[in-house]
Amino acid sequence: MKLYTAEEMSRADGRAQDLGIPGGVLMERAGAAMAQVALERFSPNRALIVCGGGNNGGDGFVIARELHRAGVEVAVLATKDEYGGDPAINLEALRNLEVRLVRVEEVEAELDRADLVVDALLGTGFSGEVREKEAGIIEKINGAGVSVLAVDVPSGVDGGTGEVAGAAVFADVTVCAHAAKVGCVISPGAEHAGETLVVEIGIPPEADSEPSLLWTDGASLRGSIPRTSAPAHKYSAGALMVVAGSRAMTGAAVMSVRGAERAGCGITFLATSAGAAPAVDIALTETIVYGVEEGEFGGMSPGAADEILGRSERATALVIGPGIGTGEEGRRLVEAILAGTDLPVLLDADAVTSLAGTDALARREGPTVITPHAGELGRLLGSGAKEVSARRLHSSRQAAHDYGCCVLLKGSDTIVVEGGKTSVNSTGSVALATAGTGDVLSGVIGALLSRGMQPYEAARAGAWIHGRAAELWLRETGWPAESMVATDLFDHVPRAMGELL
Ligand SMILES: NC(=O)C1=CN([C@@H]2O[C@H](COP(=O)(O)OP(=O)(O)OC[C@H]3O[C@@H](n4cnc5c(N)ncnc54)[C@H](O)[C@@H]3O)[C@@H](O)[C@H]2O)[C@@H](O)CC1
Ligand SMILES: Nc1ncnc2c1ncn2[C@@H]1O[C@H](COP(=O)(O)OP(=O)(O)O)[C@@H](O)[C@H]1O
Ligand SMILES: [K+]
Repeated sequence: MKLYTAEEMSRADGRAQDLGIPGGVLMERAGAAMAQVALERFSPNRALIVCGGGNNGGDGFVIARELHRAGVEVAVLATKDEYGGDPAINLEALRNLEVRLVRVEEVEAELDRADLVVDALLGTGFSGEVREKEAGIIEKINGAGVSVLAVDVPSGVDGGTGEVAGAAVFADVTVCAHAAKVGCVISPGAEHAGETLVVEIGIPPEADSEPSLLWTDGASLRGSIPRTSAPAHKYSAGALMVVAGSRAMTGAAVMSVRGAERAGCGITFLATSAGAAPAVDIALTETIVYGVEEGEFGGMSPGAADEILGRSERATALVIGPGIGTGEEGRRLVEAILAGTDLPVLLDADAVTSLAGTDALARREGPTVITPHAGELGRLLGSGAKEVSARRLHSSRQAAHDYGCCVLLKGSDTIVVEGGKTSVNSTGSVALATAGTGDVLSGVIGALLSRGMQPYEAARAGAWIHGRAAELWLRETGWPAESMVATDLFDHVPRAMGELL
């Protein structure tokens, strides 16, 4: 799947027209293909088509004509008094066909009778906050409990970022023209889009440009996972030092290490607090476990940094953070380790939180990946979880820029940014919304780093494998997504990774 921002879509549209393909033809093909989806998915008897003033509304007029042709009883709301260009031509056809045109005041009554709403109010020409009139219509659509098919992007969602500043339509299906719009795959826009489909509208490849956001699917990763080839020994196959766990959080350490083992590490070391070590040692048969100097609250003391660095002598990468705690001691420990190694480092969870307000990340020169969720990134940036959740693309890019590292922002979608590169992961499931799955992810990416992958590629591949493992678990067990526990991922990580070899 190709991902386009609003600007990229408008560029392709302009180039197609420069190549001699009339805009009206593109609109016709978009509307016809979308009407086909509406018929196949919803088999509507009565449809309300809500059309705004731009080309998105023009698509809506074509959809209305096609549904009318197919025998659906159609009502059309056209929000603008005067239309021009292709939308005007398509509206005129509806008038000639005596398709029923309704006024805003009639929308509620029409929604009561309709079994499908086509949302063609605002498309990629929209950004910011919807005006009062449109917001009123959107709220009525959302309150009606009728199936909704959105045209190109749900109205009120910023097609280029997924941001939602005010009212926005909740669709069951969003049908995008030519390329999926970025706003349909990044939260909160993704939750508004429902299922996202793409239809071809006649834009030739000559009109396309390189997208600024990469959709991380299996094809984009195939062959990129390093293999262990002869002659090999355990240290040449990836040696990972995981710095994780405390008395209260032994599981985080176990899950990170087990994720790393299944993602192909030749050998794993774990540094954890002396009090936590006996428990994790039992769970980690293959791992060399070092119980290091304990500090307050059963976590590792900053004084343990030298020992951990010494023990990392043969490591090829480090994962730092799962379950280490967020206190002052944790911060000093993380800073000391970071200052003492140029190996590739992944910082997760408490390690990210603890670096808020420090310059440790910005100063660091070695390859670095951070894997925060919105709360952790909010603390790091000082902006808060709410701001990060509302502006996921912006926030992850800002962090990658400010700290000069690779940023993987976790959530219902996963964004990976480094330098000018941005990608959105294609795999995953709500099943992953359970404690510990993030720890497994840190281990999987850590393993890929230890085996020589570069940070951006390791983060993309790790996120894909992790999400795919959840999909495979769901398929294999047939169990409810809610029943997944993080340790279920272990057996599926290898199979997911196998799909990329
Ligand atoms: N190749 C393409 O790009 C094609 C695009 N098509 C459609 O064209 C759309 C893009 O067309 P446009 O550029 O006309 O964009 P829109 O259809 O999104 O037009 C913007 C409309 O939103 C209104 N608006 C803007 N800000 C607003 C606000 N804050 N509150 C309320 N209303 C606001 C504007 O007055 C205008 O009527 C796409 O989403 C797609 O549906 C199709 O026609 C097929 C071809
Ligand atoms: N609704 C969801 N859909 C898909 N993936 C999700 C969803 N919720 C969470 N995830 C994924 O699950 C993992 C949770 O990690 P994290 O928040 O660090 O939890 P923990 O610290 O308990 O391990 C991340 O990889 C995240 O992207
Ligand atoms: K729309």
